[in-house]
Amino acid sequence: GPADPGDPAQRARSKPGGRRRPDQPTAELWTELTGLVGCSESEDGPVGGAEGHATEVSLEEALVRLAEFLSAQLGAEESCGNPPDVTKPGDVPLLLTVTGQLLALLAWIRSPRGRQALPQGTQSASGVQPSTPAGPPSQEESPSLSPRGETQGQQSPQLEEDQRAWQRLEQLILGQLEELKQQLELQEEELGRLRLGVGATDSEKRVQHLTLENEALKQSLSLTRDLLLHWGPGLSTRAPQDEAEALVELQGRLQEAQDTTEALRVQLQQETEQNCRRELQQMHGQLAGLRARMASLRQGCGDLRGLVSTFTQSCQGSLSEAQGQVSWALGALSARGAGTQLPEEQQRTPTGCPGRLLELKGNIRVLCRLRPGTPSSLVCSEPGPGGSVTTCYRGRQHRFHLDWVFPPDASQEEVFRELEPAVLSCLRGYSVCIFTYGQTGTGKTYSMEGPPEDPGIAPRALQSLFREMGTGGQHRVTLSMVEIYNEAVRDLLAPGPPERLAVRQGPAGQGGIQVAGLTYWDVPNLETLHQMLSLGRSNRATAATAMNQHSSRSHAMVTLTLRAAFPPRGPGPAGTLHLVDLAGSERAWKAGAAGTARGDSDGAQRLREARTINRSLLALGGVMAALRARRPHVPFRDSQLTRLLQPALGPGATAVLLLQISTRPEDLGETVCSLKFAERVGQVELGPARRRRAPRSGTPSSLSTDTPLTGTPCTPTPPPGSPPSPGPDSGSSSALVPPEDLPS
Ligand SMILES: Nc1ncnc2c1ncn2[C@@H]1O[C@H](COP(=O)(O)OP(=O)(O)OP(=O)(O)O)[C@@H](O)[C@H]1O
Repeated sequence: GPADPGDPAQRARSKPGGRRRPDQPTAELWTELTGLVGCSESEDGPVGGAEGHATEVSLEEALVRLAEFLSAQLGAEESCGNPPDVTKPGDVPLLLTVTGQLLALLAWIRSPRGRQALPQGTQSASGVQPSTPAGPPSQEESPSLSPRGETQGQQSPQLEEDQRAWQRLEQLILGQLEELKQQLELQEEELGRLRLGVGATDSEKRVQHLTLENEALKQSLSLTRDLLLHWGPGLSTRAPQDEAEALVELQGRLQEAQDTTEALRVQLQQETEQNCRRELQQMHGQLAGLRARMASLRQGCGDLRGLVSTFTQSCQGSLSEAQGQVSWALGALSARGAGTQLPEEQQRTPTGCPGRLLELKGNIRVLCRLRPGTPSSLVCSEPGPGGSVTTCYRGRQHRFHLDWVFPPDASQEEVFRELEPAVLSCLRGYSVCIFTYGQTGTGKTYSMEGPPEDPGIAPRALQSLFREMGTGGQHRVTLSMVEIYNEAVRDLLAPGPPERLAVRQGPAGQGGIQVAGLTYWDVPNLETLHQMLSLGRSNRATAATAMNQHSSRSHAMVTLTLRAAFPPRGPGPAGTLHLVDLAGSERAWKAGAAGTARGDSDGAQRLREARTINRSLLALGGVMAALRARRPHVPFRDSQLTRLLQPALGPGATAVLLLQISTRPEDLGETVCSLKFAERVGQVELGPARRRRAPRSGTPSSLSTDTPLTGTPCTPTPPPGSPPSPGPDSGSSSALVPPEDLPS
């Protein structure tokens, strides 16, 4: 602070009655000052009673305290590292100027003139007179105060002079107040600039600093205002009310500035938080995207691995097959050259005659059978090979071309005759899949199973196979049977009630699908085979629907594995025959609408079944579309049906789709849907058909790579005529296609 040796404030501090301690904090001084103002406003003299508030304070003492407070403020400012350069007039701080003027006023009050001018009561309530003044006021404008209430006529020249001095002082203080206002405005501007500035931390510091400055200015202004309000009215000839209003307005502005500062601080904090939150959200989004990408890459990697494995196996199979054919051709040529006759078994090509067609064609064949019923002009057919079905639906005609069309009056035998070559190719190591597809009630089960008096494809196929194999026991036949009901795979040949089985992807590199716990049986003869099939059929879930009293509510899959037991040159290749009776592809609303309308639980169950069936058939359509478009990824995993059909639809397999359609006008929509599906399937190519590889001797029990439905040991063959019973290994792990080196 201003360390003037003649400083009246300093003298006041050293005064015995002075209350100022050297270490007294500014806050306490402020409290004291506020108290003094309150006391001074009591015009009735001392207020008896309460300590510290009862004493009437003189103007002199009030000024001393004010000077002390302002000095302390100045000291605080200097200690903040902003010492004022008092040599430059423009740099002298306002607070210093105000303090100086107050000290001058104090000095004047203590002068004889001042004591004479002021009434006794305002100088010192305690009666202690101030010490000898240091001298006359150093500044010209030191006022001569008139006592309040003194008449104009008593000391007229002196009074006029005093009033002029007061006016000057008042002008000065008002000017300083104006400067304070300007400073506040400057601060507001700086706050505005800060709002746009960068660097939240620096801005926050600056805001804090300005808040402190504002607080000090507010205190200073409030004090000056109080003094003016208290002492001014009697001394000033100008309207004091205006000044008070100006001060109040100033205080209001200060308050506004404070509010702005606070709002700025809050805004800064909110902006920072929002930015952080936004960045966090962005990072979360990026992380989720990366995770999804990782998952898809992982899946793609798995698919690629499967494709590579399948491709390698396919190449190896084709190579070995080509080798066999070349060596056969060379042998035939050399024999012809030498004029000798080849042994009978070597006269046939290694692949056999019926298989040749399949091998060369190598894609899915689509046959269509029309259900008997009232003929309709809306569905016409051109039966026979390369036949077609023409529909007239919603005023538009559409012709569907198929590999073979069976008219409504076609017999079971006629149908099977077209399928027999494919069935028999299993004996030469081919993988063949025959599945029936169509709307419910169109005769899928009829075609696949048929009534006992007129058997369908399955019984005829088995009969044909056993007839071809003869009775010499040269082939080992293994059977498994599953159904997919509401997306659950169930073992239809398990000794107990049908169990739910888990379908898994095979180990990496091996490809294929594994069905853990599946039961399979060695079948020695046709009679046992029929027994087992009827057992499986009875286990299959059937229920009455509005459309078909004996509708199958599940997909059924019979798998027969045929392996030459004692071929002339080591173990022969294993062929596989899959016979799949798909559940009806009726529209869900048709099948379950009646039950749902009734609101009974049975109807709801039918509706759920219909939905599951439709979903799995949709997945089958997706697989076919992917195969047709030769997409690298085929969505076999979309349903249990497509998972189990994966080996039957893989490269090297032969598939025959028997489409069942109705000619009834009310079924026309479904008929068109089914025909469209069949048309698309007909364009699918699975790759050239080939025989399965014979197992290498000495290798452990392994699964055929062509039919990767895997499992473990076969159950013992049940004696003919007795119901099949599970073997010791049943239930642990078995397969649709059993291992190749099992003991018979
Ligand atoms: N070609 C046909 N000759 C004689 N009867 C037939 C023929 N096709 C179907 N039927 C009869 O139609 C009815 C329904 O046939 P089937 O049960 O085979 O239909 P589905 O398509 O298997 O039905 P779902 O999908 O509900 O199982 C049966 O009574 C069956 O005997």
